[in-house]
Amino acid sequence: MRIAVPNKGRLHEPTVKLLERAGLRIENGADRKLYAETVDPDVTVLFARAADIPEYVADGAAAVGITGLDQERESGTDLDELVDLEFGQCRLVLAAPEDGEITEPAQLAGKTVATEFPRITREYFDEQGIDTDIVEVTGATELTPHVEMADAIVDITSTGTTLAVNRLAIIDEVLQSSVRLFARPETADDDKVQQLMTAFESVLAADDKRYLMMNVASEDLEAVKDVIPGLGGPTVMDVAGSDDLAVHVVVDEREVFEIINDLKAAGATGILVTEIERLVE
Ligand SMILES: Nc1ncnc2c1ncn2[C@@H]1O[C@H](COP(=O)(O)OP(=O)(O)OP(=O)(O)O)[C@@H](O)[C@H]1O
Ligand SMILES: O=P(O)(O)OC[C@H]1O[C@H](OP(=O)(O)OP(=O)(O)O)[C@H](O)[C@@H]1O
Ligand SMILES: [Mg+2]
Repeated sequence: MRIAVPNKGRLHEPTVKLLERAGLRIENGADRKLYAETVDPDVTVLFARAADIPEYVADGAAAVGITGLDQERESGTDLDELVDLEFGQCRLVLAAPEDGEITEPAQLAGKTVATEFPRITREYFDEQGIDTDIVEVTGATELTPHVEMADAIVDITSTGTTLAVNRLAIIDEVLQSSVRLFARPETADDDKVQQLMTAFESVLAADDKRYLMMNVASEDLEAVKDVIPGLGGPTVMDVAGSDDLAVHVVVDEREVFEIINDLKAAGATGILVTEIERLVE
């Protein structure tokens, strides 16, 4: 199976890291290489531009692809979205100069909007029956309203810094995006694709969980169990050469702070908190 992965840009690193955590470490991957093997002999990686990945998948050059929802929508391919990989979160927004008169989409009838996403922008205005000229640019979109190239833009924002620096205000949200795993509808049910989905889901499930290990005297066990809201209850084991018990449990990351205090009060000692690589439920 071939997986299409962003070759550069902000999505490259987190995608490679995710593959690694999912058990698919890339081998023999050098800078500017287009193909790489993974530790699984059945899985190879094809490096492509984030914007081209939907097309690689639609064409069958890759069985699955990892890229932003914005790119899949813009490509016009109709791929199946298998897993939201929960990074690369951003919004495509319609924005216009802060101090200008444009404050709602309808005012853009007969005006010009610049964007790197002409298809999404066209659909957005068509749906609302607003007749707008769309100018395609390939970067620095935020500049165009200040050089009379456009009256507004449709562009990506996450922190909002770029819009603020360029004195642009959001008028409307066009799309919420994040990175997803995409496949052609015909291959979405293949065994290998399903295995990949399970692997990614197990990584995501582990992200907000922590593994707690502690020692507990047997007379304190019930009190300790009372404060543990864990996944499927704690695992309790004998500790060799001691009367203590070892208690292991998986808990939500946001509960860790409070639970540790409660566990100490209940008599737990030697409490260890570790991250979890993957969690297959
Ligand atoms: N500021 C941002 N915050 C979060 N995600 C973003 C942001 N900018 C872009 N993205 C996501 O990353 C994807 C790719 O953006 P990136 O800037 O890495 O690629 P690019 O600009 O197309 O790269 P290049 O032109 O170098 O090939 C976008 O389609 C979007 O899904
Ligand atoms: O809301 P913010 O956090 O400021 O992010 C928004 C900016 O991020 C992206 O650009 P990027 O940094 O990827 O540069 P690029 O134009 O070279 O792709 C996007 O095109 C915006 O310009
Ligand atoms: Mg970019």
